[in-house]
Amino acid sequence: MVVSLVVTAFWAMLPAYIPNNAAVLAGGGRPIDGGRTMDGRRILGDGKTWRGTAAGTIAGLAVALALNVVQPTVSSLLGFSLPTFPLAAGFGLALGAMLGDIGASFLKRRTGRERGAAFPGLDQLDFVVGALVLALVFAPAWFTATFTLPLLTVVLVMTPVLHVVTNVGAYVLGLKNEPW
Ligand SMILES: CC(C)=CCC/C(C)=C/CC/C(C)=C/CC/C(C)=C/COC[C@@H](COP(=O)(O)O)OC/C=C(\C)CC/C=C(\C)CC/C=C(\C)CCC=C(C)C
Ligand SMILES: Nc1ccn([C@@H]2O[C@H](COP(=O)(O)OP(=O)(O)OP(=O)(O)O)[C@@H](O)[C@H]2O)c(=O)n1
Ligand SMILES: [Mg+2]
Repeated sequence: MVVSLVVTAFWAMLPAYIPNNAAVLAGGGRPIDGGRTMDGRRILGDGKTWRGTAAGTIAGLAVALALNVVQPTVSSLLGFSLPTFPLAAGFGLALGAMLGDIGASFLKRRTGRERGAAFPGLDQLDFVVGALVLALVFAPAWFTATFTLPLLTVVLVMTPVLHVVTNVGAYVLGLKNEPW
């Protein structure tokens, strides 16, 4: 029961987990805020780029579509049914993850944090909140059928742990400048 809940939570959130990874790997170039400032500080900063956002959204959506293809096989191997992703749900999770991260940068700049500064708690959950909200807006019936209260609880507990482990791994491998 617990194992199937954890596996289902990871599976259902993969289209939201991959976008930030892809943005780190493929990002750079023109910043979304075009260098503009607000209250003397950058609106978002150089860490939020058009290329990273587009790459992240496309990667998350591609993962959702790929999971749909392997879902029957993986479900039968595991012995329980994993969710599939309608296009609107996959797109909502992927774009929402990117928008959540962008929203966090907006808040970081408004609270005087420079690019790359840590904001514990926000850093770990910004993309989750963005992904879940946009999936709810884009695919409400799918969202309520998939994200039961126990599943949402597992997602909210598990994701910060995965985020810390993934970021430390990316830092050690030289893919990120900070381990958060
Ligand atoms: C398909 C693409 C583009 C990349 C896949 C690379 C890969 C195997 C990544 C791990 C995937 C994964 C499902 C992680 C889940 C956890 C999670 C919550 C991810 C959120 O992403 C954080 C991201 C940036 O965050 P930020 O914008 O908020 O700062 O982290 C950076 C990640 C990368 C640069 C990707 C490459 C990272 C690695 C190769 C690190 C190695 C990872 C580990 C040793 C731990 C993975 C652990 C588990 C349990 C999956
Ligand atoms: N929408 C995005 C998100 C991330 N990135 C790339 O991924 C890196 C790491 O992402 P993140 O940690 O989210 O950004 P930071 O540089 O730490 O900036 P901030 O303080 O605003 O989070 C960024 O520097 C940038 O190169 C990007 O290009 N576009
Ligand atoms: Mg950062």
